[in-house]
Amino acid sequence: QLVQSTFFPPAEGVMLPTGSFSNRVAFITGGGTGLGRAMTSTLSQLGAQCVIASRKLDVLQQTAEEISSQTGNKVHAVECDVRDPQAVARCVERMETLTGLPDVIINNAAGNFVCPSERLSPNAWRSITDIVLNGTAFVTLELGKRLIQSRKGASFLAITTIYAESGSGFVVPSASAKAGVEALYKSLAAEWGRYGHRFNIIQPGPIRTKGAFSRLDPTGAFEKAMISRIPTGRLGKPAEIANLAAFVSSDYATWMSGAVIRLDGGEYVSMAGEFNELRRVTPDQWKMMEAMIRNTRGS
Ligand SMILES: CCCCCCCCC/C=C\C=C\C(=O)SCCNC(=O)CCNC(=O)[C@H](O)C(C)(C)COP(=O)(O)OP(=O)(O)OC[C@H]1O[C@@H](n2cnc3c(N)ncnc32)[C@H](O)[C@@H]1OP(=O)(O)O
Ligand SMILES: NC(=O)C1=CN([C@@H]2O[C@H](COP(=O)(O)OP(=O)(O)OC[C@H]3O[C@@H](n4cnc5c(N)ncnc54)[C@H](OP(=O)(O)O)[C@@H]3O)[C@@H](O)[C@H]2O)C=CC1
Repeated sequence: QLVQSTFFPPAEGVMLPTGSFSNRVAFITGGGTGLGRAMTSTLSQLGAQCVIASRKLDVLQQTAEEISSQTGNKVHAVECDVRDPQAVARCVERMETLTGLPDVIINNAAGNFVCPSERLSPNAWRSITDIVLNGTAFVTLELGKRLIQSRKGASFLAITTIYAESGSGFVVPSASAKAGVEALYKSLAAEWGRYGHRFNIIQPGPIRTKGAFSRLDPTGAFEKAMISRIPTGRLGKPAEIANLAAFVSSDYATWMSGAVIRLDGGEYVSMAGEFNELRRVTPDQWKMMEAMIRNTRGS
């Protein structure tokens, strides 16, 4: 952590009023681990009945038991590989039996690893883009069609990343697929408002989770450099994303649709500005540079 992080301590308590999601059903892909788990925990504390889905049923079941024993609200675990549209349809059928169709859908499941693009096999490309782009599309279309048929409104949220906008070397399948997810959600925000559906996007900056850090910085060698470019001087916390996700999915945000919200401690703008490296210039060096600039005559 950098010294300025003391100005920006994370508030990790649940932000919305108790009961904000009473009588609501939330469906969270990848809800067994990391940020998905944090979002499930927050929504469950706020009164939602949650359904979490991913490939590893044992992980989901453990998370579901832990959260529901803390909150007293049901959390259902449903096995689902989002790359398989038939598995997604079966998962949604199971959810309809357990809870009925959801009011809140969070597309959070993802796959990623750092790799020079010249080392990527076709299957490596397919693996990431299938989870991130096709998986989000299969979940969104399956639920969207059923919600439209039932004339039920819903809030859809996709978790992308700050480099969905800029692109990034060494995570090219993820960057391409996340950019596709953003196009999907912005497009559906325009098309499906008439069915009562809102679509929003959160772009998190770096937040320590085992899933992300073990695949994106396996040796830990890049963490210090990464934190040094974050103006608020620290990583994000899962609870910070969870509070934002809860707000975006809540009745306090019914006028929000098609929004792309970056929550990254300022990392994106810090990397983007051409002159931002001048942060390193000392007051004495500024004195000298200013004198040089002022003494310049003509062009
Ligand atoms: C600069 C410092 C950075 C520090 C941290 C920064 C944090 C900021 C983060 C920003 C964005 C984060 C975005 C994220 O999405 S993080 C979430 C990450 N979580 C996960 O990835 C969880 C799920 N992942 C997985 O299950 C696997 O990793 C998976 C490979 C994506 C899928 O598993 P599976 O279906 O079992 O796939 P296979 O193992 O069969 O592999 C398919 C295919 O891919 C090739 N492959 C796998 N790993 C690598 C690798 N490391 N490098 C190159 N290729 C790889 C594998 O060989 C297969 O291809 P082939 O059949 O041709 O051999
Ligand atoms: N942590 C960070 O710094 C950042 C994370 N993000 C995004 O946040 C989200 C959560 O990431 P994070 O919590 O860090 O990482 P995790 O690895 O913990 O989360 C990824 C989840 O996706 C699930 N998943 C992977 N493949 C599939 C599949 N084929 N079908 C269903 N579920 C699948 C995994 O469960 P299982 O293995 O059981 O299938 C896992 O629970 C992702 O969208 C990621 O891109 C974005 C920017 C920064």
